[in-house]
Amino acid sequence: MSQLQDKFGRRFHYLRMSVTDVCNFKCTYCLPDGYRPDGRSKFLALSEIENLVAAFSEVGTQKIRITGGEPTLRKDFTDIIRAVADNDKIKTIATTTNGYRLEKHAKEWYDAGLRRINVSVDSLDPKMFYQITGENKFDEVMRGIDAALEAGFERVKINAVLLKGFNDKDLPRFLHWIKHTPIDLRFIELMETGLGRDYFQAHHLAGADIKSQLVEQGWSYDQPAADDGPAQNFSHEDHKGRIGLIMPYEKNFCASCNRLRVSANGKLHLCLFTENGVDLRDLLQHESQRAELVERLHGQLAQKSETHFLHDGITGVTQHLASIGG
Ligand SMILES: Nc1nc2c(ncn2[C@@H]2O[C@H](COP(=O)(O)OP(=O)(O)OP(=O)(O)O)[C@@H](O)[C@H]2O)c(=O)[nH]1
Ligand SMILES: C[S@@+](CC[C@H](N)C(=O)[O-])C[C@H]1O[C@@H](n2cnc3c(N)ncnc32)[C@H](O)[C@@H]1O
Ligand code: SF4
Ligand code: SF4
Repeated sequence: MSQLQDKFGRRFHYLRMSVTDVCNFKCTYCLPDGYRPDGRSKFLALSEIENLVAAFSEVGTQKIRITGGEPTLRKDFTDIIRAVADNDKIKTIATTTNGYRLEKHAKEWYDAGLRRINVSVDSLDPKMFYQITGENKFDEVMRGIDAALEAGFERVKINAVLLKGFNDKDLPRFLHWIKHTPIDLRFIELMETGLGRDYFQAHHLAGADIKSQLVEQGWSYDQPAADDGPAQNFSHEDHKGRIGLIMPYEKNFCASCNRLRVSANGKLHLCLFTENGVDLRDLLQHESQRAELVERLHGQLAQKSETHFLHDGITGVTQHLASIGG
């Protein structure tokens, strides 16, 4: 079967697969009151994940990012990595994590086949880290990042959501860190979710401000590789690390969209901000359903919109990004 493509000519070879909604952190921009179980959710089982990965690999998916909630809270997280790694059409296996289990498990996950890891660190000031995440785990997370660098991951990226009134004074500290540390540090603009307009308006900070500061300080823009995500990347000869800016409110942000999402309960989301997920779970029960599943994926792609509607305040079904994996 051919590669998944939409009517705007975009190809989708990257799947963000959420494996749980549960999280142990309480990031103010995501789950300020912590995770609230709804009593109904049953997250995809390993066999369903295997069937999902097999179908996506038949329609051109080469990269899978395991996400959540906090994906590493799944007791079978290492088995999930192994199941994805067993499919040899998948060239890159990545995860995005809050990093709290990284120190103990980095090597085990690497050995299971994980090759790229993105860790969320919203501030390098332990007190501010606590204020933003609701967890006093800064030192643990930083030790986890060291363990990931030692374990030999191809890429270690750090995500920090830009938050006016919280981490907006942290740029010099972050720059100092990546002078000698070979990581990709990405600043993500806060996106409005079901948390509401007030929080967004109080804390949204445009990445463009950081971009001009970087350019003034001699950072240069790196041309993106064909399969790069939406971050604009910058490098500097005096720094081992790079900086990426994810600015979803910028014009043309969605032109390079190359990713699809499946939620932890098996719903396909054509965009981070779609109104509805499309259930795939009925077709994840047996290998023999693969052709039908592939057909459903192709049928859905025809309906993907050109861009999100965040500028109009339309945030879709996504109450918070933990419910779909960011
Ligand atoms: N609006 C929008 N935001 C995105 C998209 N992809 C990533 N982001 C934002 O960037 C955050 C970090 O993404 P990561 O999970 O680190 O993955 P990534 O940016 O795809 O990383 P790479 O695969 O390393 O390029 C997500 O949680 C979102 O907040 C996208 O397609 N649309
Ligand atoms: C939803 S989390 C899931 C993975 C993991 N728990 C973590 O925090 O890395 C994925 C990413 O989404 C980002 N994120 C969550 N809510 C966001 C929002 N409203 N705007 C921008 N990024 C957000 C987080 O900072 C994190 O880097
Ligand atoms: S951003 Fe990640 S770590 Fe923070 S509350 Fe959301 S899911 Fe949890
Ligand atoms: S907002 Fe939607 S369309 Fe735009 S890049 Fe993200 S997932 Fe793709």
